[in-house]
Amino acid sequence: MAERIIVVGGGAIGGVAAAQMTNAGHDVTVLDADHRHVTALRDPGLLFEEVDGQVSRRRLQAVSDPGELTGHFDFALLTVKSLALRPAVTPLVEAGLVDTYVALGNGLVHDLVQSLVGRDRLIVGLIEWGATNLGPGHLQQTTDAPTVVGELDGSSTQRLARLQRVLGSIAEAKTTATIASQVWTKLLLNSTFSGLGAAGGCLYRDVVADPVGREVALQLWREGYDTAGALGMTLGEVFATPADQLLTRDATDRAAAEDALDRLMVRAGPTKASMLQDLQRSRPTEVDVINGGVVEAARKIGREAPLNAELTRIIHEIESGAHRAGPEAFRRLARVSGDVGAR
Ligand SMILES: NC(=O)C1=CN([C@@H]2O[C@H](COP(=O)(O)OP(=O)(O)OC[C@H]3O[C@@H](n4cnc5c(N)ncnc54)[C@H](OP(=O)(O)O)[C@@H]3O)[C@@H](O)[C@H]2O)C=CC1
Ligand SMILES: CC(C)(CO)C(=O)C(=O)O
Repeated sequence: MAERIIVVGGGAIGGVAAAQMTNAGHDVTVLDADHRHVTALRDPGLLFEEVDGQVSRRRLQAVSDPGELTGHFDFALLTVKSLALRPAVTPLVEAGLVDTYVALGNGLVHDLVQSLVGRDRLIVGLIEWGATNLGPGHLQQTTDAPTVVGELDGSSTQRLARLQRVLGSIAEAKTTATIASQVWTKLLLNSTFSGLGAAGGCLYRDVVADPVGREVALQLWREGYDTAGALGMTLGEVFATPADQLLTRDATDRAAAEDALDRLMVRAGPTKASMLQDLQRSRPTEVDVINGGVVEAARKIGREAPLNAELTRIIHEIESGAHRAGPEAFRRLARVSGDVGAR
């Protein structure tokens, strides 16, 4: 049976997801705050550039006001930026419109979403594929990679299986019994390379091409990895590279970590972090739930994450216009960790 789905935030990720699910025959409605985008999605339809270069137009059901929604939805896919979660989700919860909410955004947002929708109505997921928002009514899917979803308690439920079928029309859809660890694995990628890419104003590959950027990246990786470990997470693979292969504890594991970093960059190197895209559009970033998320999680268990804390400060300073993104950020981070600067 076709599922009824609402996509909350029809930008890069949500808009691409809505187009693919609509193509597969699901009953999909986009809810998006951008009126011009919504109008274009309805008519003439989304201009959609696929990974293989195909370009198509697809009319979508779309509204900009939750008051326009009618009937009941099986799933709400939450694909707004973290700062928009509360205003986007609250009216849907108040109107009792949705059975299950699926939090798909980056960063540590799950406690917030759970507090808004209730634990029983929440499934957590993460998007490994990428997409770019090219302006009202125009989206591009940039990479093809899986979507991963899981119940918070790791159970294998009927609704999870139904959701997997729905998401399978967008990209390969996997289910997992360890979604919290998977979220932390992706957070390690985002906190290290999206954080440094945003602060440095460059692609992932440019971060590691800078000797100080490379050094700081490995140190941030270790800080995030150790925080996750202290929280009981078992980290998996990032772009097919096991997270522990990038760990440097002393000189003996340095060469292996350098190799792993280079392998990771073969796939992830061309990435322009969505936090950098936000800075370039003069928008607030999600740094408080990405690097700030690592700091907060560490603090709750009595640990510190000084590099993530400094990176959070740097990105907020760039947001406020105090200075521009650039490689000086790497040197500032290196000063936080004296042994980095000394090398
Ligand atoms: N882009 C990517 O490659 C990836 C992104 N992600 C994550 O996915 C999430 C979404 O990112 P992305 O798709 O890039 O973001 P976009 O900015 O492209 O899309 C978000 C959309 O949500 C809209 N919006 C804002 N507030 C509300 C609201 N209250 N109600 C409904 N819609 C609203 C925005 O409108 P407006 O522009 O007017 O604010 C925008 O159209 C983020 O957490 C991101 O980190 C994860 C993996 C990859
Ligand atoms: C790495 C990427 C592009 C998706 O996997 C992402 O999560 C981001 O830029 O925010």
